[in-house]
Amino acid sequence: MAVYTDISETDLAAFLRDYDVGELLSYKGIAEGVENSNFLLHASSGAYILTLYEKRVNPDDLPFFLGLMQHLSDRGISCPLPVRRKDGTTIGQLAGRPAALVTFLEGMWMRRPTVEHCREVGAALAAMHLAGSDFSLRRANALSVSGWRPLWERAKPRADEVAPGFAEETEADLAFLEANWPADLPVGVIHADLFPDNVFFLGKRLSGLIDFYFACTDLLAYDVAICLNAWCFEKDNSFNLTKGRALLGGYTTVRPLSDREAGMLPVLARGSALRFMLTRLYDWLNTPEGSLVVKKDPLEYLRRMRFHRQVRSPAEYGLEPQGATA
Ligand SMILES: Nc1ncnc2c1ncn2[C@@H]1O[C@H](COP(=O)(O)OP(=O)(O)O)[C@@H](O)[C@H]1O
Ligand SMILES: N[C@@H](CCOP(=O)(O)O)C(=O)O
Repeated sequence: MAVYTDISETDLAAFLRDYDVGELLSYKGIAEGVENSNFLLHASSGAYILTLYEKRVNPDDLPFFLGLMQHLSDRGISCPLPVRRKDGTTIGQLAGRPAALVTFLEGMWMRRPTVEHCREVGAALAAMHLAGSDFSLRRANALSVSGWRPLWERAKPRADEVAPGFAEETEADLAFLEANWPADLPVGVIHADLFPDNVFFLGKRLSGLIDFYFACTDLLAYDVAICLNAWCFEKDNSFNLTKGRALLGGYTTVRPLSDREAGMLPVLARGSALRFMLTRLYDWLNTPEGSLVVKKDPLEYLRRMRFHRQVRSPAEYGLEPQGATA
């Protein structure tokens, strides 16, 4: 689920009076998602998504997230567009939470992405990176290498409850990543959570990207590594080289990777697997029994980490020679 905060029709109608969206026709909570409360809302002017930002979102970050969606949309990236209030701002208050209205994006996410979907998402990620290059706001990535150890220290004492040897294995990966994380790769705006549930398709064609609430300023190639993890592994945890080739092919057609970025892919992919393993592990151990959130399995990402540990070259992810420069 993701409706943590309930709203009354009266409060919603009052909230909407600050917008030029017409009359409220209907609204209902959306079960998907894990971070914020989302509602699908129909007004006489069209369909919208209303988001109430919950406690993991820092209100100070909202101008970055909403400004980024506006910026990307202005540059032709299909993503939700924040709706301006009558006073020109995009952030309001509803039920005691910061809240925003964004445009509704048509399409649905792919439960079983194909090779073609992987190619499309690679190209869309690269287009987003290029479109973000002149975005003026910055946001540090709290979930990059320096943020992993504090998260790990909180989960480590109970990690072996999930699988024997989990703590020792993760400790070794974390130490390796802290010692080998690159600092010299191209930086820009990254989505940082471009999983299949955040990419919509209409038929075979990608119709848009959503959920920019982990977006930040970080290594562009790290975003590619996140997508390799999220899109190119099968249910049995095997890496699908054909999907990897398609995703990387789609990406590099739009934005070639430098030799250095390509060479660091195994480290970046291992780090990205650790990052999602850590947040999943933390949630696994701390989400109260009986809550309506679908917990995600940290072991899936432990298995990906094991895979990346033995990768020696970007060709093992399907990267074709690109004639790249350093
Ligand atoms: N702009 C949008 N257009 C259409 N559906 C959306 C839009 N934004 C969110 N949704 C729907 O809401 C769900 C949860 O949104 P998401 O941003 O992923 O939430 P969370 O940040 O809580 O994970 C999505 O899976 C999708 O069904
Ligand atoms: N993609 C993350 C969890 C964040 O979920 P989202 O619904 O906000 O995309 C994971 O799979 O661990």
